[in-house]
Amino acid sequence: MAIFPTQMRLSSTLLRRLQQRVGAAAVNSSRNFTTTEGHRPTMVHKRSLDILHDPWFNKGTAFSFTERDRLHIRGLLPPNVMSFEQQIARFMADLKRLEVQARDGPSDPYVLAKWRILNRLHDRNETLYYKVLMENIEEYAPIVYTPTVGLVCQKYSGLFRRPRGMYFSAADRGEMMSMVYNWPADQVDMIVVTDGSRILGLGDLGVQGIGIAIGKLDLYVAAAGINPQRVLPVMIDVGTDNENLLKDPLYLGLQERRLDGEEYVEVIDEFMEAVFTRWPHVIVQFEDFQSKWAFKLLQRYRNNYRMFNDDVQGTAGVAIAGLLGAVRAQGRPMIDFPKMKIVVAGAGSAGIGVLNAARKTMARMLGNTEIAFESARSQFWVVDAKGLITESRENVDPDARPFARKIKEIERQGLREGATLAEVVHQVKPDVLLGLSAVGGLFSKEVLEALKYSTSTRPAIFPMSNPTRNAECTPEEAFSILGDNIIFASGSPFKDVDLGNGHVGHCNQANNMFLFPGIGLGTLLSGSRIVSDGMLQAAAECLAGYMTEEEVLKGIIYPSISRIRDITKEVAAAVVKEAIEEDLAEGYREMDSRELRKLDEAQISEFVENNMWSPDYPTLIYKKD
Ligand SMILES: NC(=O)C1=CN([C@@H]2O[C@H](COP(=O)(O)OP(=O)(O)OC[C@H]3O[C@@H](n4cnc5c(N)ncnc54)[C@H](O)[C@@H]3O)[C@@H](O)[C@H]2O)C=CC1
Ligand SMILES: CC(=O)C(=O)O
Ligand SMILES: [Mg+2]
Repeated sequence: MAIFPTQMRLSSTLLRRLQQRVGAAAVNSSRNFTTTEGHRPTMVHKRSLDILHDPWFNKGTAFSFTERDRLHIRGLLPPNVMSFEQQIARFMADLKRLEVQARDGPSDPYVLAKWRILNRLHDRNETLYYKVLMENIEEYAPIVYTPTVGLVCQKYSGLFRRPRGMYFSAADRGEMMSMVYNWPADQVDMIVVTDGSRILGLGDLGVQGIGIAIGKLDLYVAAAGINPQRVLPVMIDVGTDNENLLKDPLYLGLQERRLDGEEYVEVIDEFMEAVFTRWPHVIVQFEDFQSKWAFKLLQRYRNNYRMFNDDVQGTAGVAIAGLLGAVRAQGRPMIDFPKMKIVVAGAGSAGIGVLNAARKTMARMLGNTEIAFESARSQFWVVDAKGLITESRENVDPDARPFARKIKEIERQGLREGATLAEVVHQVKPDVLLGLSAVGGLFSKEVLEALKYSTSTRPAIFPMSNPTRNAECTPEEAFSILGDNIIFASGSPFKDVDLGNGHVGHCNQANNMFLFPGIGLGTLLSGSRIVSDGMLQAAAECLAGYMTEEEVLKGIIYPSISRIRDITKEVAAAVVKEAIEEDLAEGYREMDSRELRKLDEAQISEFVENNMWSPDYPTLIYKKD
C-alpha cells in the first residue's frame, strides 16, 4: 500500500493490523457520514525531538516501542510505555495536589496554579489536555473559562510563556495578508478574535485579552469536537485605553491609545480579508469587543462573511432559552412569554442583544405583525448607568433607543427618566430581573427586597455578568432574601445553595457557552456561507426545549456543564437543519449540499456526531516531505 513507505520497519502483524484499520475506516466513512479520523494512521513529516515538541502529535510516554523506532524517538523518553489512562492518572495526581486545602469557587487560592498546570499540559500534549478537560469539565471549565480566565487575562504579562494563536497589531497594517501564511495549519475551521477592549466585565485589557479567545476555543474543542489542530485564537492589538497597561513596563502589547474611527475599521477589514483569503471556509467568532464596535462590525460583516458576535447573538439565544424556561418553571406554557415583565440592567452589547432577541421572540409569538412588535416593546424596562432609559434621555445610544420608555407611560407607573433600579423594580414588580451590567452587587438588598413584590408566582433572577465578582448578586443573597420559590441563573458558575430546610436552591449557569460551540459546529458542517437569524433562532429554541418538564419545575432551566457535549451536538444539528431549510447549506467535505438535503433528522444528528473530534491517539506514520 502506497501509504506505508517500504523503508519503514513495521512488523508484518502491525502492518496487517494497520491495513485492516484503514480498510475499516474507509468502509465506515462512506456508510456513516464520517471521517473516522481517530482510526486512520496519521502521516507526520517530523521525527525525533520535533515530534516530542509538537503538542499536536506528541503522546509523551504513551509512544509505543514500534512508534519510537519509526519516529526516531527511542531513547528520548523514559522506557516505561504508559497507557492513556495511566498518563491521565499521573497528571491528575499532580493537579489534585493543590486541592488538599483549596476552597471552592472564586475564593480558591489555587486557581491560577491549576491554570498553569493545565496550560503547561496544553503546550506539550494537546490530546491529553483535552482528554483531561473533557473528563473533568465541571471542575476545570471554571479554570480555563469564566471565572478564572478573567484573572488569567488580567495577569497575562506575568503568566505568558509560550505564544498561542496569532497577534495582529496596528503596526502590521498592510502586512496581514502575508502574515496569515505564518500560521502552520493549512486548514482552520474556527477563529475566535478579540480586540481586548471589553474582556468579560473587566474592561479594556488590551493584548492580554488573547486569554479569552483561547478559553472560548477550549470549549469549541471540548464541547463541539472541533479539531484542535484547526482552531486559531486571534488578538487584534489596536492599542489600549487602560491607563495602568499604558504605563506597565511588563505589558506585552502596543503601548499607545486605541485606534478609532476609520483607522480602526480598516485594521479589522484587513484582518477579515486576510483570514478569509487563506481559509475561505473558516468561521470567525467576534468576542468581547466593546459595545461601540460590536454592533457596527456585526452589521458590516454578517452578510458577507461566515461570522457572528458571541456577546450579542450567543448571549441573546442563551437568555431567550432561560426566559422561556422561567415561564415553564411557573407551570405556564411557553406561549405566555409575551406577558412577562422584564427589567434589564445593562444596555451594552450583551443587554441590547438580549432585548432585541426577546422582543422579536415575543412578537413572533403574537403573530409577527408590526403591532405585535410594538406591543412587545412595552414588556421591557431598561436601566443603565444613568438609570431608567426613557425618551427624554439626551444622547441615548441608538441601539438602546427602541427600548426607551415613553414618558407618559412611565409617569403612570410612578417612574421617571433616570429612576434607580430599586425604584423600577419596586414599581414594575417584574417577572424577571436580568443583569448584564458588569457591576458586581448591583442587585443589592434593596433591589432584591423590592422584587418580593413581583407579580410572578416564581420570579426569575439572572445576574449574568462575568466573572464571579461582577455578578449582580450571589445565589445566597437571592435565596436568603426571596426564599426558595425563585429561578436563579448566573453567568459564572455558583454552587447550589443549601437552604437549610432540606431544600436546595438550584444555581443555573446562563452562559453563552451553551450555544456558541453548537452555532460554530452547525455552521461548519452545514457549509452555510453566513450565520443567519434563523440558524441562531434554531439554536436558541433547541436549548430552550432541552430540559425536561420535571427538571424545569425543579428550577433547573439550563443543563449542567457536564452535558455540554450533548447539548452542543443537538444545537449543531438544529443549526444544520435550519441551514438546509433556508437553502444556505453548501455542504461539508464529502457531504455536499445534495447529500445534506437527503438526510432526515436522525441522520443529521449522526452526521454531526461522527464529525466531532475526540481525544484519542492516532497511530503515527513518518512520511518524508
Ligand atoms: N452570561 C453570559 O453569557 C454573558 C455575559 N456577559 C457579561 O455582560 C456584562 C456586560 O457586557 P457588555 O454588554 O458587553 O458591556 P458594556 O460595558 O457594553 O455594557 C454595560 C452596560 O451596563 C450599564 N451599567 C453600568 N453601570 C450600571 C449600573 N450601576 N446600573 C445599571 N446599568 C449599569 C452600562 O451603562 C452599559 O449599558 C459583562 O460583565 C459580560 O461579562 C456578556 C456576554 C455573555
Ligand atoms: C461569557 C461571555 O462571553 C462574556 O462574559 O463576555
Ligand atoms: Mg464574551
